[in-house]
Amino acid sequence: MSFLTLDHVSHHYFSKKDYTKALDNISFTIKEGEFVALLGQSGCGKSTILSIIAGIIKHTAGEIYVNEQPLHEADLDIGYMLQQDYLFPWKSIIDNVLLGPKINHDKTNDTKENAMNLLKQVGLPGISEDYPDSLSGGMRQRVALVRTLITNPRILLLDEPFSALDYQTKLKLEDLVWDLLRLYRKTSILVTHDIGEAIAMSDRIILMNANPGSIAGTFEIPLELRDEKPFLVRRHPKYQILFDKVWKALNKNETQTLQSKVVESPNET
Ligand SMILES: Nc1ncnc2c1ncn2[C@@H]1O[C@H](COP(=O)(O)OP(=O)(O)OP(=O)(O)O)[C@@H](O)[C@H]1O
Repeated sequence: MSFLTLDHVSHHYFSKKDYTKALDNISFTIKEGEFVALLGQSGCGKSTILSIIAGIIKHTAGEIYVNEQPLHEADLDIGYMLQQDYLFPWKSIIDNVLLGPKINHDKTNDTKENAMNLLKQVGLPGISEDYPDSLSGGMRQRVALVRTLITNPRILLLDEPFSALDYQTKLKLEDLVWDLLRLYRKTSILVTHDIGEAIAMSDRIILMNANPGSIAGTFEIPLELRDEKPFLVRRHPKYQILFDKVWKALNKNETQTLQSKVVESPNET
């Protein structure tokens, strides 16, 4: 059964003079516990989809359902992890992590214990009283992951969470995040430009076209790849085959987008 459904969702951004059609007729479903990657070129509307699901912006057409209930009635707990960690520099690590539960008025005694356990699970024991400035980028993103998981969200929205990190740290964090999300069986949507990351981490890739953002196709990740950690997936023979297929599809879409732009704007020089 589907957990999250986007049903013919479109979105326009309006300004005083103009508007941008960011999403056109987006429909897809996600099952509970599934890990889906949204992949596409810059500006195809990936982040707009996450902002709509998170309720940060209201889509201009279509419907979103959670367990067949409209999103606005569903009271869905959402975890959001971004490229930047947005840790407060004046708060200790533990206070940063416990901010969400505090805002939710969660006064249960085991919340701090959970936070300490999660910090241990992400390889950061003993830093709870430190401040964000003393941590590396990878350590800060691990704290951000703990801060996202501590509120036990039903769905995790990951908007390019590794793109600001160096390559080695990114690969290590991909494995760590994949492990934790599997352990806690979290439904997750990862936004990325990185074909390798999408194949290595997700169960399914939704490929997007730009101008306006629309769905170009879907790639199911073979079971043998889904059961491997992301780092090992990259060494699997099927990885390269799938990479080539997605690469071809992406380039085909980009060519089509460019062609349609030329057709739509005959007077442009
Ligand atoms: N606040 C806004 N006001 C006007 N237009 C916007 C706004 N946010 C995004 N857009 C436009 O909507 C389209 C989709 O943007 P969006 O950021 O969702 O794409 P994206 O695929 O996430 O891009 P990127 O990978 O570069 O982050 C783009 O044309 C963008 O310029």
